[in-house]
Amino acid sequence: MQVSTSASPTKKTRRDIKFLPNKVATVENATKADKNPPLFQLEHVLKICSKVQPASKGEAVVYWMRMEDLRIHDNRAFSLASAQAVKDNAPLLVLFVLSPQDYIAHDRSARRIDFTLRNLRVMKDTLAKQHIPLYTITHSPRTTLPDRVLSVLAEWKASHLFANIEYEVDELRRDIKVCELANQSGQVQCTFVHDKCVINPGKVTTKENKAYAVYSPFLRAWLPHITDKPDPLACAPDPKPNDLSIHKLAIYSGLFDSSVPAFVEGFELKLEDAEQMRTCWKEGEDVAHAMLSRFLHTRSRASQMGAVDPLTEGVKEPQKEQSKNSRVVKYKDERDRVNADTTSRLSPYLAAGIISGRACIRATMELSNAKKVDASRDTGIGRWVQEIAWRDFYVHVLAHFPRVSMGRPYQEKFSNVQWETNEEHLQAWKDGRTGVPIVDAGMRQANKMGWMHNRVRMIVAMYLVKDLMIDWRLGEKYFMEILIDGDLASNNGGWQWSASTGVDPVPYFRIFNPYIQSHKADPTGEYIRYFVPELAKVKGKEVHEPPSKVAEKLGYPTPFVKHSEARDRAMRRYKTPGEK
Ligand SMILES: Cc1cc2nc3c(=O)[nH]c(=O)nc-3n(C[C@H](O)[C@H](O)[C@H](O)COP(=O)(O)OP(=O)(O)OC[C@H]3O[C@@H](n4cnc5c(N)ncnc54)[C@H](O)[C@@H]3O)c2cc1C
Repeated sequence: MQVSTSASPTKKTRRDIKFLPNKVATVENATKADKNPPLFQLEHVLKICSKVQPASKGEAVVYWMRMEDLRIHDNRAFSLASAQAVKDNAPLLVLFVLSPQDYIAHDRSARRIDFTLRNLRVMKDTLAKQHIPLYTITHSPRTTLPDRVLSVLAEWKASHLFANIEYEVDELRRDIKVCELANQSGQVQCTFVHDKCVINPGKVTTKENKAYAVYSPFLRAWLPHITDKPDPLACAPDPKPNDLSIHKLAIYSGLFDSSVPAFVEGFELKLEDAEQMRTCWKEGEDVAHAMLSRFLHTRSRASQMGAVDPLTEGVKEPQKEQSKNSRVVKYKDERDRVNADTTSRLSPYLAAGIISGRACIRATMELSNAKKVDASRDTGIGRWVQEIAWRDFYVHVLAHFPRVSMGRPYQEKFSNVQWETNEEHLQAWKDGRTGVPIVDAGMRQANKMGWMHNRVRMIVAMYLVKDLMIDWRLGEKYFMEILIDGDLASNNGGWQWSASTGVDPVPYFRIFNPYIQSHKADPTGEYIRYFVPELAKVKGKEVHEPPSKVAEKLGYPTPFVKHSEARDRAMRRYKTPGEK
């Protein structure tokens, strides 16, 4: 077992790691970053890199795998690295760098780190059979990470470094530094490519060559790019095995003997939690594809709604039923129903790059035997493809408006909204003890499973920000700390949407009534009863808003705020930011 128990007295938590990054940039720094986004700086440096001819013919080619591209198949940088290795007749090596300070800076959950390590282990074994070593290093401080990478490359006598681009500001700046150091050395050529999105950031722009800040026009402009040349949906060729002789080369043979660490200090999972994560979210590309197949071919089930292995039942169903009633076919009408597991649950796999967005879209085309991508509002497949486009949208937003990953609202006019600082309310929200059943069910689902249904994410986020009037950044941070699919772009996008501060957000005066939302999302109340066992025996509609006497009897809290009053307070504070 690769996990620690909670009882270990020597175990460090993330708080023991003495590193306190400044998470909220000044307006000036954020504006500066928006004016010259680091992605475009990196692309500029990469053009220079492409002209660098390494001084000597190197002896190896390195693919630097990151937390967002944990797969072997259909992986652009890995594929290009392999082609280079074949061309140079040199071994292909895989490097993975564990960077605890970056995990702190991004509030990475121990669950996501554990998931990363589990996936690395699977890949290490698979790659070893192809004589490709996967080697992990752990590095701190993060400021010297570029130097460390370059020194590893020098040790391995590598002439080429390949990687897929990560779009967070810190990561882009790190990559710029890596490229600059490589260029200075004249020993290594860097090739970093786009892989995360279906359509690469920078491609989908207005006629004036500006980025979209509203989803619908973004989608309209995104769709035609699918037919671009080269084909954005094309599957990248698998890496080719290394020659057996690699095992005879002293500097490389030892890499096969290394192992992926059991945990990263400060990010250890408690035994029970680790087991729960391994039940809900098994590792490996095969699992991701099985999850996709489950979504495309099987119907939704209340029995799969909770913290269970989603693959235990339902994958092998008769073909006929699959096409008529499968989750994807019903997605248009049922995706917001939280009581029957109606969605794909692929987000942990997409966030970690265990499956690509383009593979998902290819699969929908195969399913409907279509030559064109369906992204319409009128079909289940089309609606689902639109969600994949939302994922692209938020990455594009991050790339074009880096301020959003610097702790700033996209709409700076809301930076001065007055927040409550109420530790008790925040903690109750985190624990799922606000007294609002749908909010508590959602938070408990996330605490237990590391995942929450999208509709409930919107409800709990809106409740924290508009009803409890607590700064959205605290919610954003907590989500990152507990979710297994924590992804800066989508998480920030979701939070800024709910807080009405982002690109294309819900207007500040459209405040969800959590009780009405609850009836719509969980019409039978099964979801609430499953995740809030105190209410398991409450019959009928009362489960959505139990009368205080019932709640008291069941040991369930009563709400801190009255929704109508909280709503008025939020409207006031958003209307005149700065005032109470
Ligand atoms: C406040 C808030 C925080 C969120 N935080 C995250 C996060 O950290 N990581 C994350 O992956 N998603 C996040 N989302 C988006 C969304 O809730 C999840 O992607 C979705 O619930 C995952 O479930 P699924 O895989 O079954 O989705 P499906 O409905 O099957 O959708 C398929 C895929 O499309 C993408 N997708 C779906 N909805 C969205 C969306 N609204 N925005 C961006 N991409 C989307 C996801 O990659 C998802 O796996 C957040 C949403 C909100 C409102």
